[in-house]
Amino acid sequence: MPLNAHAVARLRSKKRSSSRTASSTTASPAPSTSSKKAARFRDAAPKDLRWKSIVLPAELGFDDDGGLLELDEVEGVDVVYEDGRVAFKVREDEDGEPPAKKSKKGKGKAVERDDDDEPEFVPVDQAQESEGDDPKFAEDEPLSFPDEELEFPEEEAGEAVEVAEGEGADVVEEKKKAKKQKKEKGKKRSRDEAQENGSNGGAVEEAADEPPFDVEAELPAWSHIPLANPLYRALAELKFTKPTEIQEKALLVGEDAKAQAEGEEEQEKSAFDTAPAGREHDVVGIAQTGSGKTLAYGLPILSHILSQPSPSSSPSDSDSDADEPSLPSTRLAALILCPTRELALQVRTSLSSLSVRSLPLRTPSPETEKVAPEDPRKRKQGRLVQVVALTGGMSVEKQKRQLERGADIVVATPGRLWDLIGESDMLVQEIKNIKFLVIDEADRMIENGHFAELESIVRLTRREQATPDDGFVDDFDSAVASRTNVTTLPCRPDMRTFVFSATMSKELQLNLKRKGGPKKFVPKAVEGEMTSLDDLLELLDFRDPDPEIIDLSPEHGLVETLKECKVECLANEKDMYLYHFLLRYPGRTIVFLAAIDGIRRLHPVLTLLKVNVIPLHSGMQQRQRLKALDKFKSSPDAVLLATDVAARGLDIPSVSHVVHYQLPRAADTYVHRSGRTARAGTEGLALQLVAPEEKKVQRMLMASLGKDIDLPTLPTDFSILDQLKKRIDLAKEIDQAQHRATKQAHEDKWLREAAEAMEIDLDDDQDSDGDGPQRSSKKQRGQAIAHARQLKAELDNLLKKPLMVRGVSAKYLTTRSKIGLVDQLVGGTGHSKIFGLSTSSALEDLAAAPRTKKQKRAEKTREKKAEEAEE
Ligand SMILES: Nc1ncnc2c1ncn2[C@@H]1O[C@H](COP(=O)(O)OP(=O)(O)OP(=O)(O)O)[C@@H](O)[C@H]1O
Repeated sequence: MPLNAHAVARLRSKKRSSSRTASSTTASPAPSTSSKKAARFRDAAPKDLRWKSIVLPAELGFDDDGGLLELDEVEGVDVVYEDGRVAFKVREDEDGEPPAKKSKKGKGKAVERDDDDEPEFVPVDQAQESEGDDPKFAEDEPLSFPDEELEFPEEEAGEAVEVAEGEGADVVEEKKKAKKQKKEKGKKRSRDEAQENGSNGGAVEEAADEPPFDVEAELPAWSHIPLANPLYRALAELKFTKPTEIQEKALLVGEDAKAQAEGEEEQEKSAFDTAPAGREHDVVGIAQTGSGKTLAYGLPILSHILSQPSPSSSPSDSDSDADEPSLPSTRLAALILCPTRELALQVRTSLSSLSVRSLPLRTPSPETEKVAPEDPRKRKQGRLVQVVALTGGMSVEKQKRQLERGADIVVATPGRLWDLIGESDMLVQEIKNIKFLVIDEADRMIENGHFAELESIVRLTRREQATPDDGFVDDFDSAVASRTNVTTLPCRPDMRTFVFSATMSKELQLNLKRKGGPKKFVPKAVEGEMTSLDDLLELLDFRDPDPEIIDLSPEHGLVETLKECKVECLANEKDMYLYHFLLRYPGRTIVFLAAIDGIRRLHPVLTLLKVNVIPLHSGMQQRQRLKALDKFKSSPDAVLLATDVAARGLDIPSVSHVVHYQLPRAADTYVHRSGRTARAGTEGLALQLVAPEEKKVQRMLMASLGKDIDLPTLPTDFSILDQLKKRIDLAKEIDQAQHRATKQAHEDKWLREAAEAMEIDLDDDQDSDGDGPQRSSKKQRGQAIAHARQLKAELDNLLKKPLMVRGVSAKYLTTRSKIGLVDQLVGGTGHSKIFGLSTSSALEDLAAAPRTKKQKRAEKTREKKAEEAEE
């Protein structure tokens, strides 16, 4: 009879308790004398155990609509039946402390959890993970998405380093090192050394002592855009010499009217003086992917914050108008909502970096020489804007701490933010008092009713709720009944709302424009979740009677610098054509697949073929996901195999190609996926692999983008396909053989443990005619492993041989003079992996590819339009 997972858990538990029972004949208490040498156990209440959530695999039918809501697991705990009750015994370390908490001893602080201790994302299939389908990254590898608060490394920084221990962010690491060095050297010595090296000898260098940045002289293209002066410095440092179109338009919203109203009056400006960026207009911004939308909303926010007094010297509302309703004194200026964790962390990093770079550089010293420009230690002391990311998959405790320390900007995914709101009245107060609300990737935020929390969060920012006379009864208070005192506080009347995306239907924009004027929230006949962007725009309480709609979306939704092409092939040939493309055109590439399964199948095969391939999907732990992105960013020829979790917003530099291994069903997904390349004015290529059964989808996709279906075909060198197929078939065979061998080993281990627990003898031979359970014989297992090894050696041999296009011979280099092999070899223009091909790029080959008459006509029309647009 097959044993299910519960049975195994019971059996394992039984096995452990039996071993303990055996040893409990000694004097010590039963659980503390296990066979493990120094292990001790202590009693723990169930609520104190370190439960971890498990993501329920969708394929098991545990969806949002029913079935199990949550499943938690706990590790390192023995469950024993003792004195008539169930007791939980937690294993302790030699010094009596639970192992996972050992490293977190703080100075008189409560012991706190680490990010790694709280993996909210558990791989869907642990067995597959262990078989190498998903990436393995060193645990202590730092992430390029530091989630620490920014601080200067003076007195107060010490505590921050304590708190951040073990988090692995670059900034934190550097801070720790600096702190250690400081202690070792001693204050006096370090000052002397610094003086010797020409630094300021430890004196605090203040940003305020610096003259204002001369924007007219150094950044003329930005000078007409009113920003807090320090921000120009940051923009200059980033070499953003001019604003992008969406930035210019969004930042100048209402400026004409303002200039008129202000008349001729001149304003005196100090280093931190600023004019508010734009009149208090709400903005709906639609602009192509990679066009700089993050700063289009980020700059006004940072500018506003930098023009306010520092939070420490912030006056209470004592001098506010007595007639005004009293608002709580809060610091949070902006709330930015994003659909994915990676995007939220990226926005946080981008705004933090700008904040740090707005401070002038310190006099160079040996201590700061190797420090990154985004490190506050490199800068003179001044106002640092604190940007906190609140996303799932990261430590809640740490996020709470960061909020307590004070955040100027919160960048959040709705789920985690809503969880935290439920625990903190203070956070509700802060959100009610924000000056900016941003909905990034707005159309995605409301898709599929996934973001019910968004609706609730947005409601917190609405002004006074309508009375029953308006026919609207707000039941929101009852949803958060525990803090009625907070929900009845007024919201800020001058809040600005920014709604941004690269894709937003014209219809919706028209609706918005038509409606104009202040809107009332009219509940639907049937109360339910938001189903469209229309609903979101209805729900948003624009303070501006005429929100500014900036629509810069290109005609077909895609960036002009993107070149699209296709390869038509059978579904089972896609691996071969993909491999051909990756070999032929090295360069940072993202391959989008429709499902995690596809990635799990393709990843080991491409790895065996020695392609530098990195998977990214929602079945991976959050930390793995971030590390995968880091790894991808740092290798110029890496291939990211991703689901649509990477389709939106991710800004990875120099992605040369996007491959749609399977076409998406929705046009906006196609636009966003393709938009991971050709960013910020650079060129890029998007390739569709189209199987016959996908032609209908392709037609619909292209039609909804208003495009010609007849995309040019990327040329393929058919003569090497056979050689590629041989390699792929072999890689697949190896993968299957390895899979079988590992599976067998897993099953044997499982069977052995189950049998031990049941005290049953196992037959070691399949041929045995005994009644007991059987496991594969050692000989069989050995054979399976040897077979896999032999295939692997065969493949390695094949991979060592160069691929040859037809007619090329390694012996007779000049046989096909047409190919120009000798010239390629002599001139170094030959392809490194395919003999007989040059190193031309995919874009060059596409440009040279033959066109049908229809394609030529279409291209001419496009070029003409582009010229007209330029004029
Ligand atoms: N003024 C500028 N000059 C040059 N580069 C810029 C400028 N503003 C932003 N960038 C860079 O352009 C890239 C794309 O910016 P961003 O990620 O904000 O685009 P986006 O419009 O939000 O794209 P998506 O729609 O894909 O999310 C980033 O690398 C950013 O640093």
